[in-house]
Amino acid sequence: MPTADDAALAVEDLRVVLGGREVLAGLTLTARRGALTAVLGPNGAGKTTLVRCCTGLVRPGAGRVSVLGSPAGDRGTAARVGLMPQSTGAWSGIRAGELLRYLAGLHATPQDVDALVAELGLGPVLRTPYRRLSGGQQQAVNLAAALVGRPELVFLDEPTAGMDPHARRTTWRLLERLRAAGVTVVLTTHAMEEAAALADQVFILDRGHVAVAGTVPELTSAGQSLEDVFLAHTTVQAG
Ligand SMILES: Nc1ncnc2c1ncn2[C@@H]1O[C@H](COP(=O)(O)OP(=O)(O)OP(=O)(O)O)[C@@H](O)[C@H]1O
Repeated sequence: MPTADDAALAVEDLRVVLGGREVLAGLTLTARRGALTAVLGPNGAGKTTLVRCCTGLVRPGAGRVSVLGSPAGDRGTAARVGLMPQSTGAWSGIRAGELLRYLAGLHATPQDVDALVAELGLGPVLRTPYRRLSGGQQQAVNLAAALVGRPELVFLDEPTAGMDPHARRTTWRLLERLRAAGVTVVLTTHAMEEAAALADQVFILDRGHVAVAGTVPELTSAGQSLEDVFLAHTTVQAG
């Protein structure tokens, strides 16, 4: 496990109750600076709730979250942190290009929007209102929106869900570029091959806590696939 010094994210004994149910049940994990950390887990295991706690959108009942050395949601740190939510209906009528230029304008040293648009293949849909984009195109815009402010740490909640294999590979290359640039990436995914291909460290959640963690070679050292490890350590969540 990383030490406090090289952790961009440190989550300790996090507990969250929503709707009378314990959704996070003593979750502890760390994400090393400059590394790509994958958070896996069955539907309802608490991945999105974890991301929402880390970005200050959900206040935990107990536990501690340190993001770039500050408490989650700290306003002084917010501009250094990016978030790609699982879905957003918030943009609705705004055109993709307008949205990205608007978001870029909120940051002191944004990424070049044209370069980001070209990298993600968004050129042809820049004038399309967000709600008219396909699911995969919306994902790509959400990803660009999370990155345009040059975050040091970015949370990506199922970034490739709904993307076709071309778009997914494009996203993987982008994530590799981010890591090469020293950006800390925390991503949730249901795609085992994605975690296996990209992750420096994997945390598999079950019922609101970490069931097992390690590097992919560590987790699969007995010759099983990452999916086998996932199935062995997790349970079907009751609805
Ligand atoms: N506001 C809320 N009120 C009540 N229950 C909630 C609320 N938000 C989330 N939950 C519940 O918390 C649990 C964890 O949800 P969460 O979205 O964190 O899971 P997840 O691991 O991201 O799942 P998925 O893989 O399906 O996206 C689920 O059972 C969900 O129904």
